[in-house]
Amino acid sequence: MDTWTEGFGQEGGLFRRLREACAADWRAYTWHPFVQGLSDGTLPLAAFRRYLIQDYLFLIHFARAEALAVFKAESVEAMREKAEAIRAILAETEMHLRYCASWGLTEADVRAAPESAETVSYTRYVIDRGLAGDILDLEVALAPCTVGYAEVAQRILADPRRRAEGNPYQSWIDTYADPGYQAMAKAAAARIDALGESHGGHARFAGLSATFAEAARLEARFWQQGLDAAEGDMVPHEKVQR
Ligand SMILES: Cc1ncc(C[n+]2csc(CCO)c2C)c(N)n1
Repeated sequence: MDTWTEGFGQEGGLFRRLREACAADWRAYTWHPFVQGLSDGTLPLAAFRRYLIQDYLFLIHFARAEALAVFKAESVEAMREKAEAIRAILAETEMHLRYCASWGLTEADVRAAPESAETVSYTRYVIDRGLAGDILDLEVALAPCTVGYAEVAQRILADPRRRAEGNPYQSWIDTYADPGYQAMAKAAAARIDALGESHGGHARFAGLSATFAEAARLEARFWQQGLDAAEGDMVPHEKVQR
């Protein structure tokens, strides 16, 4: 087990079991070369632009998935938490629009961008898990997104190669390193643990684990689409896995 497991979920709880069952996929997602490029500031701007425009479109559909979780919630308290997640997602899009404005792109321009295959496959996969299953299936499909980005921010802050001064991606990093965001991710992992107990999570582990791992792989492909858009812009040493 690596140290990044410790911040989210309880030992022996469903969240940590899910994460540990797909440890290689999880690491490939949370320490993807794209993330390393954000950390040391070497990520080509073309990669970030491609990613961020698609991420705006991703968030709109992800808000629909959270709205499905409001519908599937089994208590008023859970509904409130999910409604808050929708509010947080819509707030997150404001960061995206600030970056886009700095590149001369309006909100209308971003909305008019066609969704990539990576964006469609990830968002519709999460929505489908929620439509086909219960609240636990849906929360397990949502969790790699929420918890993963909190871990990504922690990994960046601990990275010895991090460019702390003048990093063009600092406001992106700050968004996910924010204590409010970190607390939301902890709550998401705790929710998985609690639903695991109340909804037979350990007996359903094989299916839930397949969903969680698939979402983690779709996250890695989501970063990769940014790098693919910047092929040729990267100098060879930046392509080396470290
Ligand atoms: C591809 C992709 N994955 C995760 C996030 C992060 N994120 C998306 S919604 C949300 C709020 C809580 O559910 C958070 C943290 C992202 N922006 N893009």
